[in-house]
Amino acid sequence: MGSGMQDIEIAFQDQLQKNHCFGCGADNDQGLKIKSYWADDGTAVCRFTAKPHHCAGPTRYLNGGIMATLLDCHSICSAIALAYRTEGRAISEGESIAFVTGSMDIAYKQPVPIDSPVLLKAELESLSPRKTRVVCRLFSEDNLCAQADVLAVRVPDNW
Ligand SMILES: CCCCCCCC/C=C\CCCCCCCC(=O)SCCNC(=O)CCNC(=O)[C@H](O)C(C)(C)COP(=O)(O)OP(=O)(O)OC[C@H]1O[C@@H](n2cnc3c(N)ncnc32)[C@H](O)[C@@H]1OP(=O)(O)O
Repeated sequence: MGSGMQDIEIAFQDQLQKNHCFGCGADNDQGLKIKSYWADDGTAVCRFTAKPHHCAGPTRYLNGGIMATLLDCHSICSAIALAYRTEGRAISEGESIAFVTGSMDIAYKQPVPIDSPVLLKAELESLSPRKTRVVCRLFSEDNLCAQADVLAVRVPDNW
């Protein structure tokens, strides 16, 4: 990516309003504050660096619940971003679009070293106006460590 001003992208979460979610809310000061972006290949990506207190039993590994939150929140925010894009709108332009997690299956394949950044990569498939399937992979240093299959369900914005 170039370095000109026009190339600076704003994260999905920084375009969503009044989101207090622990994982993805820009409005939660104690949250993880993940940041998600479109990649050139049509997937959505998020990079996250854990804090020491996000550890599992052994302090060298990332906690599985934190991993689930990362997979969940990146997937749902990406489903919201896709819905705006499909409707030809910028995120938060016009009536607000909200999705929540209907279901999520996770395979934990390898432990995640806590002191390396992780990369999340989401592939999206719109199944119907209300349902989006997301396959989200979590990598640490190019190793696939976890994979989630998420059903994102559209809800009214007063959910
Ligand atoms: C967030 C919105 C608030 C607005 C805020 C403003 C802006 C903020 C911006 C951005 C927010 C980003 C926030 C990210 C959050 C991160 C992710 C979370 O942690 S979310 C919390 C955990 N999830 C729940 O607590 C869901 C609890 N469940 C429910 O509320 C309902 O069960 C819900 C909405 C999922 C579905 O209920 P129904 O009654 O509305 O709709 P039915 O007709 O049952 O389902 C619709 C379709 O989805 C399928 N479906 C629903 N649940 C399913 C499931 N578990 N498995 C498979 N299919 C399911 C159904 O079969 C149906 O499919 P067919 O249309 O018939 O083809």
